[in-house]
Amino acid sequence: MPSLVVDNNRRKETGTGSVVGKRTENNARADLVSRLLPRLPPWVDIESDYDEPSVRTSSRDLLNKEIDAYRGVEDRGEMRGEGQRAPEPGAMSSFSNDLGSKKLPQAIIIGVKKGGTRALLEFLRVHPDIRAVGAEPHFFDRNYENGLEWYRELMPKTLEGQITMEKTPSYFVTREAPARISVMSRDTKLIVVVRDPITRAISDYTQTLSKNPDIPTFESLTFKNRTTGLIDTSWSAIQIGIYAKHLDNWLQYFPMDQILFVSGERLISDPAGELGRVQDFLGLKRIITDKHFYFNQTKGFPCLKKAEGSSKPHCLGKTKGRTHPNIHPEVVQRLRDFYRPFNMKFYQMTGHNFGWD
Ligand SMILES: Nc1ncnc2c1ncn2[C@@H]1O[C@H](COP(=O)(O)OS(=O)(=O)O)[C@@H](OP(=O)(O)O)[C@H]1O
Repeated sequence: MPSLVVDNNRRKETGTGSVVGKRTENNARADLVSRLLPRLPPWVDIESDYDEPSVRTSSRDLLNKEIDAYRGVEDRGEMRGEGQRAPEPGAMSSFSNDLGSKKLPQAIIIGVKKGGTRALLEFLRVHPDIRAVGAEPHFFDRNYENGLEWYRELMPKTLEGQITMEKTPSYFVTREAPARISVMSRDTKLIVVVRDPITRAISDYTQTLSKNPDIPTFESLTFKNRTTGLIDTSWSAIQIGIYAKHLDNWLQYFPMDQILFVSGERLISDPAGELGRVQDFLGLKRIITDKHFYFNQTKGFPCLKKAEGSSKPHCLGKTKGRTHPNIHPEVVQRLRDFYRPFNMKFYQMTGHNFGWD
């Protein structure tokens, strides 16, 4: 494994001007930056700013309010949680929503942030043998103290033979998550959607930028020292992409054959192919095929011809597929060099060349 040198005592910005007001302004900016763009030592849980709603409360009522409030705004089309649809009298599909029981998930999409996790979950929900919770429960990182019963309550009801799923992309970089999931069940199937770590970092940055337009440039956050080209590995956008290191932690608790790696790039170029692998991994009949997808030219992504529980075409919302800022090719090259040894190690560990180098 390549060594990872992390300088946690990052040099503080010191203003040269003697004007107090300027220093205060600089300090305020530094505060804002550190709040929005956490620089963390390795293995500290990264509380990232996700597009998707997440569960942050121990109160069931509050939780429902939060999800409902969210559903009302941003990602209405992406969130088709159980109980959300108005019952259609006589329709077996809505009738069956009331049957069955809530079970702990047998399969979890554990990462990675900005890898394509929402697309994968929404595509999988088309399968009649998969039921998934729409919001990110964040149980194994933020809400663990609420207990397994709380977690189970969040799940949709399933019938015999159906698989319960959830997705929370921050699990992959949460040190405690593998042990906690293995305590729930050592048989849990784990799915990781991985994407070129450089594009992933830019996507992550783009998301933060869309909410906070005043943050520094990607370039200035990437380097500790632009002249020497030293990368700031304590910036979460960089750190999340060191997949080999995070995977090592999971392998202390789960065998490799219980983890499936989905290519975020192929999920876009060949969604049916990747979905075929996922259905095999979950032991399900290959029901989701290329017949379910069409390429939407305007969106620039594959979309569903018919979403789960609907007869209408469905693309993910506008928070997916944002335009990325142009990053100077020299910076991208430096990042290529930085990630190469970690990527190689990751290819070796997974037995799969993802073609990022
Ligand atoms: N079919 C389809 N439609 C839209 N977007 C798609 C699709 N497949 C993959 N992607 C890529 O998913 C990226 C967002 O990843 P996540 O859903 O994992 O993001 S998050 O961590 O939940 O915020 C998102 O990243 P950005 O393009 O940077 O926005 C997309 O590139």
